[in-house]
Amino acid sequence: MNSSLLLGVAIGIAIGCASIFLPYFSDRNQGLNEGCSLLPHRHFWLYSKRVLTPGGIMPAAVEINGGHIVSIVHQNKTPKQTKRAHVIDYGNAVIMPGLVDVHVHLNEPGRVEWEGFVTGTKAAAAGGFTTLIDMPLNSVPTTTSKEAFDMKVDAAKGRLFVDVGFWGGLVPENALNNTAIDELLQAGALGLKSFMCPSGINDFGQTNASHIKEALRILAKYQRPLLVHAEIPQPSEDEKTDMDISERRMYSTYLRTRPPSWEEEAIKILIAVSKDTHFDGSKDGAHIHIVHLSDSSVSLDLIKEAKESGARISVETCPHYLVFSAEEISDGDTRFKCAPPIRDVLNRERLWKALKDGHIDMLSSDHSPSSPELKLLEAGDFLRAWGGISSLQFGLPVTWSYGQQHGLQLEQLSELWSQRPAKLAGQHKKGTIVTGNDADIVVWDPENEIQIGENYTIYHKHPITPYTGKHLFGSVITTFVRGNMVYENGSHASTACGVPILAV
Ligand SMILES: NC(=O)NC(NC(N)=O)C(=O)[O-]
Ligand SMILES: [Zn+2]
Ligand SMILES: [Zn+2]
Repeated sequence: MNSSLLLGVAIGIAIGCASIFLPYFSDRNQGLNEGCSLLPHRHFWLYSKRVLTPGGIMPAAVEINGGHIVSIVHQNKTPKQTKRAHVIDYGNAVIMPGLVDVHVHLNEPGRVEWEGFVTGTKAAAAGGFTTLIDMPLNSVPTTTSKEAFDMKVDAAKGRLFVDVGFWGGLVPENALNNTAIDELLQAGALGLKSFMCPSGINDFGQTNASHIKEALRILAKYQRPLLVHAEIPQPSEDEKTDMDISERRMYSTYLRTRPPSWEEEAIKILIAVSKDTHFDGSKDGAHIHIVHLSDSSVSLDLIKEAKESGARISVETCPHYLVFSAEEISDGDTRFKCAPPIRDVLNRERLWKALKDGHIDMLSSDHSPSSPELKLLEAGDFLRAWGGISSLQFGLPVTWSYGQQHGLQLEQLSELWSQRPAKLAGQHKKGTIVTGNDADIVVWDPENEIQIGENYTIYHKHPITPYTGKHLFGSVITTFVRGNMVYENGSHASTACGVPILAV
Protein backbone atom coordinates (compact mmCIF):
# COMPACT_ATOMS: atom_id res chain seq x y z
CA MET A 1 0.00 0.00 0.00
CA ASN A 2 1.57 3.37 -0.92
CA SER A 3 1.68 6.22 1.55
CA SER A 4 -1.07 8.38 0.00
CA LEU A 5 -3.44 5.42 0.04
CA LEU A 6 -2.56 4.81 3.70
CA LEU A 7 -3.28 8.45 4.49
CA GLY A 8 -6.63 8.17 2.69
CA VAL A 9 -7.59 5.09 4.69
CA ALA A 10 -6.57 6.81 7.96
CA ILE A 11 -8.68 9.88 7.15
CA GLY A 12 -11.56 7.63 6.18
CA ILE A 13 -11.41 5.81 9.51
CA ALA A 14 -11.19 9.12 11.39
CA ILE A 15 -14.28 10.50 9.62
CA GLY A 16 -16.12 7.22 10.19
CA CYS A 17 -15.37 7.30 13.93
CA ALA A 18 -16.29 10.96 14.22
CA SER A 19 -19.64 10.35 12.57
CA ILE A 20 -20.35 7.37 14.81
CA PHE A 21 -19.70 9.47 17.92
CA LEU A 22 -21.02 12.75 16.55
CA PRO A 23 -24.51 12.45 18.02
CA TYR A 24 -22.99 12.11 21.48
CA PHE A 25 -20.73 15.12 21.10
CA SER A 26 -23.48 17.26 19.68
CA ASP A 27 -26.29 16.70 22.13
CA ARG A 28 -27.52 20.29 22.05
CA ASN A 29 -28.69 22.22 19.07
CA GLN A 30 -26.54 20.61 16.36
CA GLY A 31 -28.56 20.73 13.15
CA LEU A 32 -31.42 22.41 14.98
CA ASN A 33 -33.45 24.62 12.78
CA GLU A 34 -34.24 27.70 14.86
CA GLY A 35 -37.98 28.11 15.38
CA CYS A 36 -39.04 24.66 14.16
CA SER A 37 -39.29 23.27 17.66
CA LEU A 38 -40.35 24.50 21.07
CA LEU A 39 -37.55 22.29 22.41
CA PRO A 40 -33.89 23.33 21.98
CA HIS A 41 -32.64 19.76 21.55
CA ARG A 42 -32.37 17.34 18.69
CA HIS A 43 -31.27 14.43 20.87
CA PHE A 44 -33.57 13.70 23.80
CA TRP A 45 -35.61 11.09 25.62
CA LEU A 46 -39.35 10.99 26.25
CA TYR A 47 -40.49 8.93 29.18
CA SER A 48 -43.90 7.85 30.42
CA LYS A 49 -45.60 4.97 32.16
CA ARG A 50 -47.77 4.43 29.07
CA VAL A 51 -45.91 4.26 25.77
CA LEU A 52 -47.92 2.69 22.97
CA THR A 53 -45.69 0.47 20.82
CA PRO A 54 -46.59 -2.43 18.50
CA GLY A 55 -45.70 -4.67 21.47
CA GLY A 56 -48.35 -3.08 23.69
CA ILE A 57 -48.60 -0.23 26.19
CA MET A 58 -45.66 -0.15 28.60
CA PRO A 59 -43.48 2.14 30.71
CA ALA A 60 -40.64 3.10 28.40
CA ALA A 61 -38.09 5.68 27.36
CA VAL A 62 -38.17 6.70 23.71
CA GLU A 63 -34.87 8.11 22.48
CA ILE A 64 -35.09 10.61 19.66
CA ASN A 65 -32.17 11.89 17.65
CA GLY A 66 -32.10 13.90 14.45
CA GLY A 67 -35.84 13.52 13.94
CA HIS A 68 -35.91 9.72 14.27
CA ILE A 69 -36.73 7.26 16.99
CA VAL A 70 -33.34 5.69 17.72
CA SER A 71 -34.21 3.45 20.66
CA ILE A 72 -37.10 2.35 22.83
CA VAL A 73 -36.15 1.07 26.26
CA HIS A 74 -38.75 -0.72 28.33
CA GLN A 75 -38.05 0.54 31.87
CA ASN A 76 -39.95 1.45 35.01
CA LYS A 77 -37.83 4.42 35.98
CA THR A 78 -37.29 7.80 34.34
CA PRO A 79 -33.87 7.90 32.64
CA LYS A 80 -31.35 10.13 34.41
CA GLN A 81 -31.05 13.66 33.12
CA THR A 82 -27.38 14.25 32.28
CA LYS A 83 -25.48 16.93 30.43
CA ARG A 84 -25.71 14.78 27.33
CA ALA A 85 -29.25 13.56 27.70
CA HIS A 86 -32.28 15.80 27.91
CA VAL A 87 -35.19 13.85 29.38
CA ILE A 88 -38.85 14.83 29.40
CA ASP A 89 -40.84 12.83 31.92
CA TYR A 90 -44.52 12.80 30.96
CA GLY A 91 -45.51 10.74 34.01
CA ASN A 92 -48.72 8.85 33.36
CA ALA A 93 -49.62 10.60 30.08
CA VAL A 94 -49.84 8.41 26.97
CA ILE A 95 -47.04 8.61 24.40
CA MET A 96 -48.31 7.25 21.10
CA PRO A 97 -47.78 7.58 17.35
CA GLY A 98 -48.98 10.88 15.92
CA LEU A 99 -52.30 10.57 14.10
CA VAL A 100 -52.40 10.39 10.31
CA ASP A 101 -55.48 11.83 8.62
CA VAL A 102 -55.82 10.66 5.03
CA HIS A 103 -58.90 12.76 4.28
CA VAL A 104 -58.58 16.50 4.82
CA HIS A 105 -59.69 19.37 2.60
CA LEU A 106 -57.22 22.20 3.23
CA ASN A 107 -58.56 24.16 0.25
CA GLU A 108 -55.34 26.04 -0.53
CA PRO A 109 -54.51 27.57 -2.97
CA GLY A 110 -57.66 29.29 -4.02
CA ARG A 111 -60.20 28.90 -1.22
CA VAL A 112 -58.25 30.12 1.77
CA GLU A 113 -61.36 31.78 3.12
CA TRP A 114 -62.58 28.21 3.84
CA GLU A 115 -59.40 26.79 5.44
CA GLY A 116 -55.70 26.92 4.64
CA PHE A 117 -52.33 25.29 5.20
CA VAL A 118 -51.43 27.40 8.25
CA THR A 119 -54.75 27.20 10.09
CA GLY A 120 -55.42 23.58 9.10
CA THR A 121 -52.01 22.29 10.13
CA LYS A 122 -52.01 24.30 13.38
CA ALA A 123 -55.35 22.66 14.23
CA ALA A 124 -53.85 19.29 13.29
CA ALA A 125 -50.83 19.78 15.57
CA ALA A 126 -53.08 20.86 18.46
CA GLY A 127 -55.17 17.72 17.89
CA GLY A 128 -52.22 15.30 17.87
CA PHE A 129 -52.11 14.81 14.09
CA THR A 130 -48.61 14.71 12.65
CA THR A 131 -49.44 13.89 9.00
CA LEU A 132 -52.33 15.00 6.82
CA ILE A 133 -53.14 13.96 3.28
CA ASP A 134 -54.89 16.73 1.43
CA MET A 135 -57.81 16.13 -0.94
CA PRO A 136 -57.52 17.38 -4.52
CA LEU A 137 -60.72 19.37 -4.51
CA ASN A 138 -61.97 22.66 -3.17
CA SER A 139 -58.61 24.26 -3.92
CA VAL A 140 -58.32 26.38 -7.05
CA PRO A 141 -57.10 24.88 -9.25
CA THR A 142 -58.19 21.38 -8.27
CA THR A 143 -55.18 19.04 -8.14
CA THR A 144 -55.89 17.25 -11.40
CA SER A 145 -52.73 17.98 -13.43
CA LYS A 146 -48.98 18.11 -12.86
CA GLU A 147 -49.11 21.92 -13.10
CA ALA A 148 -51.82 22.17 -10.47
CA PHE A 149 -49.95 19.68 -8.29
CA ASP A 150 -46.75 21.74 -8.46
CA MET A 151 -48.74 24.87 -7.59
CA LYS A 152 -50.19 23.14 -4.56
CA VAL A 153 -46.77 22.01 -3.32
CA ASP A 154 -45.35 25.51 -3.85
CA ALA A 155 -48.25 27.05 -1.94
CA ALA A 156 -47.64 24.62 0.95
CA LYS A 157 -43.93 25.36 1.38
CA GLY A 158 -43.12 27.16 4.61
CA ARG A 159 -46.78 27.06 5.70
CA LEU A 160 -47.08 23.60 7.25
CA PHE A 161 -46.91 22.87 10.97
CA VAL A 162 -47.22 19.12 10.34
CA ASP A 163 -46.23 17.02 7.31
CA VAL A 164 -48.72 17.03 4.44
CA GLY A 165 -49.04 14.72 1.43
CA PHE A 166 -51.45 15.16 -1.46
CA TRP A 167 -53.89 12.98 -3.38
CA GLY A 168 -54.25 13.86 -7.05
CA GLY A 169 -57.70 14.21 -8.61
CA LEU A 170 -59.17 11.74 -11.11
CA VAL A 171 -61.77 13.52 -13.27
CA PRO A 172 -63.28 12.82 -16.70
CA GLU A 173 -60.80 15.25 -18.31
CA ASN A 174 -57.71 13.29 -17.28
CA ALA A 175 -59.06 9.79 -16.70
CA LEU A 176 -58.54 8.52 -20.22
CA ASN A 177 -55.29 10.41 -20.73
CA ASN A 178 -52.53 8.10 -19.52
CA THR A 179 -49.83 10.71 -19.96
CA ALA A 180 -51.65 13.21 -17.75
CA ILE A 181 -52.15 10.62 -15.01
CA ASP A 182 -48.54 9.46 -15.27
CA GLU A 183 -47.35 13.07 -14.89
CA LEU A 184 -49.54 13.65 -11.85
CA LEU A 185 -48.24 10.51 -10.16
CA GLN A 186 -44.66 11.28 -11.11
CA ALA A 187 -45.04 14.78 -9.67
CA GLY A 188 -45.59 13.07 -6.29
CA ALA A 189 -49.32 12.42 -5.82
CA LEU A 190 -49.64 9.62 -3.24
CA GLY A 191 -52.63 8.19 -5.12
CA LEU A 192 -55.78 9.48 -6.79
CA LYS A 193 -59.24 10.45 -5.57
CA SER A 194 -62.48 10.51 -7.53
CA PHE A 195 -66.20 11.10 -7.07
CA MET A 196 -68.99 8.90 -8.45
CA CYS A 197 -71.56 11.68 -7.87
CA PRO A 198 -71.42 15.47 -8.28
CA SER A 199 -68.73 16.83 -5.95
CA GLY A 200 -70.19 20.27 -5.42
CA ILE A 201 -67.17 21.76 -7.21
CA ASN A 202 -67.67 22.52 -10.89
CA ASP A 203 -64.19 21.65 -12.08
CA PHE A 204 -64.15 18.31 -10.27
CA GLY A 205 -66.58 16.19 -12.26
CA GLN A 206 -67.78 12.70 -11.46
CA THR A 207 -66.12 9.60 -12.87
CA ASN A 208 -67.79 6.44 -14.17
CA ALA A 209 -66.68 2.81 -14.14
CA SER A 210 -64.68 3.18 -17.39
CA HIS A 211 -62.74 6.14 -16.04
CA ILE A 212 -62.00 4.23 -12.85
CA LYS A 213 -60.90 1.06 -14.66
CA GLU A 214 -58.49 2.99 -16.83
CA ALA A 215 -57.00 4.81 -13.85
CA LEU A 216 -56.59 1.58 -11.88
CA ARG A 217 -54.46 0.22 -14.70
CA ILE A 218 -51.92 3.00 -14.12
CA LEU A 219 -52.24 3.08 -10.35
CA ALA A 220 -51.47 -0.66 -10.22
CA LYS A 221 -48.16 0.07 -11.92
CA TYR A 222 -47.24 2.64 -9.25
CA GLN A 223 -48.80 0.60 -6.41
CA ARG A 224 -50.74 3.64 -5.20
CA PRO A 225 -54.42 3.63 -4.20
CA LEU A 226 -57.56 5.07 -5.74
CA LEU A 227 -59.78 6.74 -3.13
CA VAL A 228 -63.43 7.00 -4.07
CA HIS A 229 -66.39 9.00 -2.83
CA ALA A 230 -68.77 6.08 -3.26
CA GLU A 231 -72.27 7.40 -3.89
CA ILE A 232 -74.17 7.16 -7.19
CA PRO A 233 -77.44 9.06 -7.50
CA GLN A 234 -80.39 6.70 -7.91
CA PRO A 235 -83.74 7.57 -9.47
CA SER A 236 -86.34 8.11 -6.80
CA GLU A 237 -90.12 7.93 -7.00
CA ASP A 238 -90.98 10.86 -4.80
CA GLU A 239 -88.54 13.31 -6.35
CA LYS A 240 -90.03 16.75 -5.76
CA THR A 241 -88.53 19.85 -7.27
CA ASP A 242 -90.78 22.46 -5.68
CA MET A 243 -90.07 22.13 -1.96
CA ASP A 244 -90.63 25.20 0.17
CA ILE A 245 -88.13 26.38 2.79
CA SER A 246 -89.90 24.65 5.69
CA GLU A 247 -89.42 21.32 3.92
CA ARG A 248 -85.85 22.17 2.89
CA ARG A 249 -85.03 22.92 6.55
CA MET A 250 -85.99 19.43 7.68
CA TYR A 251 -83.12 17.01 8.23
CA SER A 252 -85.40 14.14 7.22
CA THR A 253 -85.80 15.77 3.80
CA TYR A 254 -82.04 15.85 3.27
CA LEU A 255 -81.68 12.28 4.51
CA ARG A 256 -84.27 11.11 2.00
CA THR A 257 -82.35 12.71 -0.86
CA ARG A 258 -79.29 10.50 -0.27
CA PRO A 259 -80.47 7.02 0.73
CA PRO A 260 -78.10 4.10 1.43
CA SER A 261 -78.86 2.76 -2.07
CA TRP A 262 -76.52 5.47 -3.44
CA GLU A 263 -73.63 4.02 -1.46
CA GLU A 264 -74.64 0.44 -2.27
CA GLU A 265 -74.70 1.03 -6.01
CA ALA A 266 -71.30 2.72 -6.07
CA ILE A 267 -69.72 0.03 -3.91
CA LYS A 268 -71.13 -2.73 -6.15
CA ILE A 269 -69.48 -1.13 -9.16
CA LEU A 270 -66.18 -0.62 -7.34
CA ILE A 271 -66.10 -4.25 -6.27
CA ALA A 272 -66.84 -5.34 -9.82
CA VAL A 273 -64.02 -3.25 -11.29
CA SER A 274 -61.60 -4.29 -8.56
CA LYS A 275 -62.05 -7.96 -9.52
CA ASP A 276 -59.42 -7.93 -12.18
CA THR A 277 -56.88 -5.24 -11.65
CA HIS A 278 -53.83 -7.40 -12.25
CA PHE A 279 -53.09 -5.44 -15.39
CA ASP A 280 -50.06 -6.00 -17.56
CA GLY A 281 -48.84 -8.83 -15.38
CA SER A 282 -48.85 -6.68 -12.21
CA LYS A 283 -48.99 -9.25 -9.44
CA ASP A 284 -50.43 -7.12 -6.68
CA GLY A 285 -53.31 -5.45 -8.49
CA ALA A 286 -54.72 -2.03 -7.72
CA HIS A 287 -56.04 -0.88 -4.38
CA ILE A 288 -59.43 0.81 -4.00
CA HIS A 289 -60.12 2.76 -0.83
CA ILE A 290 -63.72 3.74 -0.06
CA VAL A 291 -63.81 7.05 1.78
CA HIS A 292 -66.28 8.11 4.48
CA LEU A 293 -68.57 5.07 4.63
CA SER A 294 -71.87 5.96 6.27
CA ASP A 295 -74.15 3.02 5.39
CA SER A 296 -73.41 0.14 7.75
CA SER A 297 -76.04 -2.13 6.25
CA VAL A 298 -75.82 -3.61 2.73
CA SER A 299 -72.83 -1.44 1.73
CA LEU A 300 -70.78 -2.76 4.59
CA ASP A 301 -71.82 -6.38 3.89
CA LEU A 302 -70.71 -5.98 0.30
CA ILE A 303 -67.32 -4.69 1.42
CA LYS A 304 -66.91 -7.53 3.92
CA GLU A 305 -67.70 -10.16 1.28
CA ALA A 306 -65.37 -8.58 -1.26
CA LYS A 307 -62.53 -8.51 1.25
CA GLU A 308 -63.14 -12.12 2.19
CA SER A 309 -62.86 -13.10 -1.43
CA GLY A 310 -59.50 -11.35 -1.66
CA ALA A 311 -60.37 -7.96 -3.20
CA ARG A 312 -57.84 -5.23 -2.49
CA ILE A 313 -60.37 -2.89 -0.93
CA SER A 314 -60.16 -0.83 2.23
CA VAL A 315 -62.66 1.50 3.87
CA GLU A 316 -62.68 4.42 6.27
CA THR A 317 -65.43 6.01 8.33
CA CYS A 318 -65.44 9.37 10.10
CA PRO A 319 -66.08 10.48 13.68
CA HIS A 320 -69.34 12.27 12.77
CA TYR A 321 -70.95 9.00 11.63
CA LEU A 322 -69.93 7.43 14.95
CA VAL A 323 -71.01 10.22 17.27
CA PHE A 324 -74.14 11.82 15.87
CA SER A 325 -77.40 10.35 14.61
CA ALA A 326 -80.21 11.63 12.38
CA GLU A 327 -82.61 11.55 15.33
CA GLU A 328 -80.73 14.28 17.20
CA ILE A 329 -80.13 16.71 14.30
CA SER A 330 -82.48 19.67 14.59
CA ASP A 331 -84.17 20.98 11.51
CA GLY A 332 -82.20 23.88 10.09
CA ASP A 333 -78.91 22.89 11.79
CA THR A 334 -76.80 22.66 8.66
CA ARG A 335 -73.55 22.31 10.63
CA PHE A 336 -74.34 18.58 10.39
CA LYS A 337 -74.75 18.51 6.62
CA CYS A 338 -72.30 16.16 4.94
CA ALA A 339 -72.37 13.57 2.19
CA PRO A 340 -73.12 10.76 2.56
CA PRO A 341 -75.45 11.88 5.35
CA ILE A 342 -75.37 10.97 9.03
CA ARG A 343 -77.98 8.20 9.36
CA ASP A 344 -80.01 6.74 12.26
CA VAL A 345 -78.86 5.39 15.63
CA LEU A 346 -79.04 1.79 14.53
CA ASN A 347 -76.75 2.55 11.59
CA ARG A 348 -74.32 4.27 13.94
CA GLU A 349 -74.17 1.36 16.35
CA ARG A 350 -73.51 -1.08 13.51
CA LEU A 351 -70.62 1.14 12.40
CA TRP A 352 -69.10 0.83 15.87
CA LYS A 353 -69.42 -2.92 15.77
CA ALA A 354 -67.77 -3.09 12.35
CA LEU A 355 -64.96 -0.87 13.59
CA LYS A 356 -64.37 -3.05 16.63
CA ASP A 357 -64.56 -6.26 14.61
CA GLY A 358 -61.98 -4.97 12.14
CA HIS A 359 -64.26 -4.62 9.11
CA ILE A 360 -63.59 -0.88 8.86
CA ASP A 361 -59.89 -0.31 8.31
CA MET A 362 -59.33 3.24 9.47
CA LEU A 363 -60.67 6.57 10.62
CA SER A 364 -60.36 9.91 8.87
CA SER A 365 -61.84 13.31 9.63
CA ASP A 366 -63.15 14.35 6.19
CA HIS A 367 -62.54 17.84 7.53
CA SER A 368 -64.31 19.88 4.86
CA PRO A 369 -65.16 23.35 6.10
CA SER A 370 -66.44 26.25 4.05
CA SER A 371 -66.91 29.93 4.72
CA PRO A 372 -69.69 30.35 7.34
CA GLU A 373 -72.06 32.01 4.81
CA LEU A 374 -72.14 28.87 2.66
CA LYS A 375 -73.52 26.82 5.55
CA LEU A 376 -76.68 29.00 5.29
CA LEU A 377 -77.13 28.73 9.05
CA GLU A 378 -79.77 31.44 9.20
CA ALA A 379 -81.98 29.99 6.51
CA GLY A 380 -81.16 26.44 7.66
CA ASP A 381 -81.69 25.19 4.12
CA PHE A 382 -80.35 21.63 4.12
CA LEU A 383 -80.68 21.22 0.39
CA ARG A 384 -78.67 24.31 -0.55
CA ALA A 385 -76.10 24.54 2.27
CA TRP A 386 -72.49 23.45 1.73
CA GLY A 387 -71.97 19.78 2.56
CA GLY A 388 -68.96 19.23 4.78
CA ILE A 389 -68.17 19.04 8.48
CA SER A 390 -65.39 20.88 10.26
CA SER A 391 -63.72 18.62 12.82
CA LEU A 392 -60.00 18.02 12.26
CA GLN A 393 -58.79 19.13 15.68
CA PHE A 394 -61.23 17.00 17.70
CA GLY A 395 -60.68 13.55 16.18
CA LEU A 396 -58.67 12.06 19.04
CA PRO A 397 -60.80 13.06 22.07
CA VAL A 398 -64.02 12.39 20.15
CA THR A 399 -63.19 8.87 19.00
CA TRP A 400 -61.53 8.02 22.31
CA SER A 401 -64.49 9.24 24.42
CA TYR A 402 -67.14 7.48 22.35
CA GLY A 403 -64.84 4.56 21.56
CA GLN A 404 -64.46 3.79 25.27
CA GLN A 405 -68.24 3.52 25.60
CA HIS A 406 -68.14 0.96 22.78
CA GLY A 407 -65.26 -1.05 24.22
CA LEU A 408 -62.57 0.20 21.84
CA GLN A 409 -59.06 -0.20 23.23
CA LEU A 410 -56.34 2.41 22.92
CA GLU A 411 -54.23 0.04 20.81
CA GLN A 412 -57.10 -0.35 18.35
CA LEU A 413 -57.66 3.38 18.22
CA SER A 414 -54.01 3.91 17.35
CA GLU A 415 -54.16 1.33 14.56
CA LEU A 416 -57.22 3.07 13.14
CA TRP A 417 -55.78 6.56 13.35
CA SER A 418 -52.06 6.00 12.73
CA GLN A 419 -50.77 2.65 11.58
CA ARG A 420 -53.29 1.82 8.83
CA PRO A 421 -53.71 5.32 7.38
CA ALA A 422 -49.89 5.69 7.19
CA LYS A 423 -49.78 2.44 5.23
CA LEU A 424 -52.54 3.53 2.85
CA ALA A 425 -50.56 6.68 2.08
CA GLY A 426 -47.36 4.65 1.55
CA GLN A 427 -45.68 6.24 4.58
CA HIS A 428 -43.76 3.30 6.01
CA LYS A 429 -41.65 5.43 8.37
CA LYS A 430 -44.73 6.85 10.04
CA GLY A 431 -47.64 5.54 12.08
CA THR A 432 -45.85 3.43 14.71
CA ILE A 433 -43.34 3.96 17.51
CA VAL A 434 -40.52 1.69 16.37
CA THR A 435 -36.79 2.24 16.07
CA GLY A 436 -35.87 3.91 12.80
CA ASN A 437 -39.24 5.59 12.25
CA ASP A 438 -39.86 9.32 12.08
CA ALA A 439 -40.32 10.73 15.57
CA ASP A 440 -43.98 11.66 14.92
CA ILE A 441 -45.52 11.47 18.35
CA VAL A 442 -48.47 12.72 20.36
CA VAL A 443 -48.39 12.92 24.14
CA TRP A 444 -51.84 13.22 25.66
CA ASP A 445 -53.90 12.72 28.76
CA PRO A 446 -56.82 10.38 28.02
CA GLU A 447 -58.41 10.99 31.43
CA ASN A 448 -58.55 14.79 31.27
CA GLU A 449 -62.01 16.23 30.71
CA ILE A 450 -62.53 18.97 28.15
CA GLN A 451 -65.43 20.79 26.61
CA ILE A 452 -65.46 22.08 23.04
CA GLY A 453 -66.51 25.66 23.62
CA GLU A 454 -65.40 28.98 24.96
CA ASN A 455 -62.39 27.82 26.98
CA TYR A 456 -61.09 25.61 24.23
CA THR A 457 -58.99 27.19 21.49
CA ILE A 458 -60.01 26.04 18.04
CA TYR A 459 -57.33 26.62 15.41
CA HIS A 460 -59.47 25.88 12.32
CA LYS A 461 -60.08 28.94 10.19
CA HIS A 462 -63.72 28.95 11.35
CA PRO A 463 -64.96 27.66 14.69
CA ILE A 464 -68.32 26.49 13.29
CA THR A 465 -68.69 22.80 14.05
CA PRO A 466 -71.39 20.41 15.27
CA TYR A 467 -69.06 19.36 18.12
CA THR A 468 -69.56 22.65 20.00
CA GLY A 469 -70.62 21.95 23.58
CA LYS A 470 -69.43 18.33 23.61
CA HIS A 471 -67.92 17.12 26.89
CA LEU A 472 -65.05 14.80 26.04
CA PHE A 473 -62.12 12.96 27.56
CA GLY A 474 -58.60 13.45 26.29
CA SER A 475 -56.38 16.46 25.90
CA VAL A 476 -53.27 16.77 23.79
CA ILE A 477 -50.21 17.90 25.72
CA THR A 478 -47.41 17.81 23.15
CA THR A 479 -47.04 16.96 19.47
CA PHE A 480 -43.71 16.10 17.82
CA VAL A 481 -43.22 16.00 14.05
CA ARG A 482 -39.91 14.38 13.03
CA GLY A 483 -38.53 15.24 16.46
CA ASN A 484 -39.64 18.87 16.38
CA MET A 485 -41.90 19.84 19.23
CA VAL A 486 -44.46 21.64 17.08
CA TYR A 487 -47.14 22.09 19.73
CA GLU A 488 -47.31 22.12 23.51
CA ASN A 489 -50.13 23.20 25.81
CA GLY A 490 -51.59 25.90 23.61
CA SER A 491 -48.37 27.09 21.93
CA HIS A 492 -47.08 26.30 18.47
CA ALA A 493 -43.48 26.43 17.26
CA SER A 494 -42.72 29.83 15.74
CA THR A 495 -41.72 28.47 12.33
CA ALA A 496 -43.75 26.12 10.14
CA CYS A 497 -41.30 23.26 9.50
CA GLY A 498 -43.67 20.54 8.31
CA VAL A 499 -42.77 19.30 4.85
CA PRO A 500 -44.76 18.41 1.75
CA ILE A 501 -44.63 14.63 1.37
CA LEU A 502 -44.12 13.58 -2.23
CA ALA A 503 -44.37 10.01 -3.50
CA VAL A 504 -41.13 8.78 -5.01
N1 LIG B 1 -66.23 18.95 -1.88
C1 LIG B 1 -66.09 18.37 -0.68
O1 LIG B 1 -65.25 18.71 0.12
N2 LIG B 1 -66.97 17.41 -0.36
C2 LIG B 1 -66.90 16.69 0.87
N3 LIG B 1 -68.13 16.88 1.49
C3 LIG B 1 -68.80 16.10 2.34
N4 LIG B 1 -68.29 14.98 2.75
O2 LIG B 1 -69.92 16.44 2.72
C4 LIG B 1 -66.64 15.25 0.52
O3 LIG B 1 -65.63 14.71 0.96
O4 LIG B 1 -67.44 14.67 -0.22
ZN1 LIG C 1 -66.54 12.77 -0.32
ZN1 LIG D 1 -64.01 14.79 1.71
